[in-house]
Amino acid sequence: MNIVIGSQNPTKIEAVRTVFAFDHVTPLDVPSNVAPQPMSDEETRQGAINRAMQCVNSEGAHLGFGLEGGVMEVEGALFLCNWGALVTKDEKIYTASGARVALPEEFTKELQAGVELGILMDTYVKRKGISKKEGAIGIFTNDLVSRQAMFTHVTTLLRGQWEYWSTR
Ligand SMILES: O=P(O)(O)OP(=O)(O)OP(=O)(O)OC[C@H]1O[C@@H](n2cnc3c(O)ncnc32)[C@H](O)[C@@H]1O
Repeated sequence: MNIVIGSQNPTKIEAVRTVFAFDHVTPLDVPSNVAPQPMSDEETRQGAINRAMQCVNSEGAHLGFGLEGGVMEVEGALFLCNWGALVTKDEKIYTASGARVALPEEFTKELQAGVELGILMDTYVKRKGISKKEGAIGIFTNDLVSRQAMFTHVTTLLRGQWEYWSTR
């Protein structure tokens, strides 16, 4: 089976490769067609769907995947959120979200002004490319849950739903 994942981010590609270890997984750089920094569950989920839809419509694809990072608000506090989408050739859409953790209060103003979380994280830990490594979730869980592990869980949730509903 040919699976296309709409990202060049290694944490996302490796998550899909882990869950579909016996399939052919190809990365494809596609736009999310939402804001660079999604600010709600709805927008983040839509970004994942947009990416997966473009992937499944690429040549030779059997399944398309989109994994999207964003932030969302609960009672005034901003949380990291992540959504995934699996889209089939006949355009059935499955979605699932990942674990969420609170972001530091000091991020709120800049995120609301449109600064991307990736930039804030790199400044916060004084290191480049956090979003391609352990991610914000890795930093704020003291390295107990990495971004790749979180996306692996999301991809597992997608695979499980697709397997369940496609046999019914
Ligand atoms: O290459 P793509 O697939 O676009 O991956 P990305 O990590 O750059 O982009 P996302 O769409 O997943 O996330 C939107 C923004 O939020 C940032 N972001 C999301 N989750 C993050 C995390 O866990 N750690 C650091 N930055 C994160 C990310 O760097 C982007 O600036």
